[in-house]
Amino acid sequence: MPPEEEEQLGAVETAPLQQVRGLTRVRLKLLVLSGPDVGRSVSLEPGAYRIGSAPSCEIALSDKTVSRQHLRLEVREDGVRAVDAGSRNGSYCEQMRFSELEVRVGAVLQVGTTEFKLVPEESRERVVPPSSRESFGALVGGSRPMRELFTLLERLAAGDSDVLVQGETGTGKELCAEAIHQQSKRSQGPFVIVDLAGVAPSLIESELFGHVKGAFTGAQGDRAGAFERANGGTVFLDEVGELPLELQPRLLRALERRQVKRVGANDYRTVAMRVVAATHVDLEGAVKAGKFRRDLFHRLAVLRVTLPPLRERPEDIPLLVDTVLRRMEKPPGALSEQTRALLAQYPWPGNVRELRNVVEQVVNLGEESLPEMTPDPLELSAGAGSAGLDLPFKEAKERLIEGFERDYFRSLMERCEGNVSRASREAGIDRFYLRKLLKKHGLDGH
Ligand SMILES: Nc1ncnc2c1ncn2[C@@H]1O[C@H](COP(=O)(O)OP(=O)(O)OP(=O)(O)O)[C@@H](O)[C@H]1O
Repeated sequence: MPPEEEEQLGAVETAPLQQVRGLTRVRLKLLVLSGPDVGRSVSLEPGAYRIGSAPSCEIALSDKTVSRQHLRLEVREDGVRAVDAGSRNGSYCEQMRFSELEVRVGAVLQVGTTEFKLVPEESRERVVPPSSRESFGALVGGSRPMRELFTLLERLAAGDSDVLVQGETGTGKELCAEAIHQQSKRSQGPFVIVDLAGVAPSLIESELFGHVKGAFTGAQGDRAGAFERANGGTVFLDEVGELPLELQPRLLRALERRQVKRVGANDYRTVAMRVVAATHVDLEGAVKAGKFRRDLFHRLAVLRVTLPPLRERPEDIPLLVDTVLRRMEKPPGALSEQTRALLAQYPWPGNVRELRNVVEQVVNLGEESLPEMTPDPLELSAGAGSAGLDLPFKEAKERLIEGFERDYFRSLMERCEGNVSRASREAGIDRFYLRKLLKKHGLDGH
């Protein structure tokens, strides 16, 4: 795929930020992620920039919820400082209000309803408009990262390029591959799954490429491999990082030339299939460790999408719980509010699969079967402060604050009987911000 197309799809990851954290003479740009100016990008030479709705500001925004002089950015060669300029409704970084802040590259700042990010000037990162849909095939999610992902998936399903799907275990990589297939022009063709972690290494070659009779002991007849069986459709290579090094050139050839040779055969056969590969390991790391070929990685990673872990989008939990219940043909009332609240605050290391399993278990066996869900260590609310003392200071502090926020807003919303306007008055915080925090903690009642 030509690089321009890659960029349009927006599915390409940018260089790891750590490389630029030092910020030595890295030119930055400001990228507007949401609000009326979404998509706008401004280069930041060293100097001072006023951000606000007044036309005289160096970075004037059309957002009416932004104060005339809202925020000042001081851009130096070696860093950026953001100073709130006495705005009406505050400046936020990752949902924390600040008055002065040394900004980390990649951090998202918010003024009014406008969010923006500082990225290296040469970054190819694009703003992906969130899809208006809350699902893509069987994948559901209403959070911003999921709706951005749906936009990418809608675009790339329509094309025919191979795709690499990354994500922790249980984040829905297989569902994603299946949905890409179903929404592509190959949907009438076969969808063939090969789980490379589940096949004995000695059998992987024959599983992928097939074999002829007598090619090895036990090869009693000719057999087509997964690529041939997927002809006209899509092949899903799960855990592609498990592919033995010696077979990697053969996969590369299959991807580049669409040709496969059965084990024991002399001739290549041409196949017309799309490959969607998935991995839960960091393939770039595997390349560095010499376990995965660089050329194969680059070929696979032309288009990649990353499924975010559930702990980064807890606002999706209520919707996912309802989806699991619906798929089980159970009404939403099959779970008590108390159980739902517990589910909403757990960090789900096994992601959506674990959530689904727990919901199924509770529905089938009753709420007393709910496993002990040792909450997020963050749950150490203010009073229980001794846990977390062994963590690095920043992390311990963040955890404590998260736990406190959750307790605070839960009790606030109970007191205000779910009325956001009242809660916002009582807490003395902006409604927009309150809604965001309620969503973050799964307390928004959806
Ligand atoms: N966004 C989602 N919406 C609805 N269900 C989901 C979603 N993500 C995952 N699931 C559920 O979680 C289960 C696991 O998903 P899937 O098998 O696609 O994950 P995976 O990332 O491929 O996991 P692994 O890496 O362990 O193979 C699926 O059966 C599905 O029910």
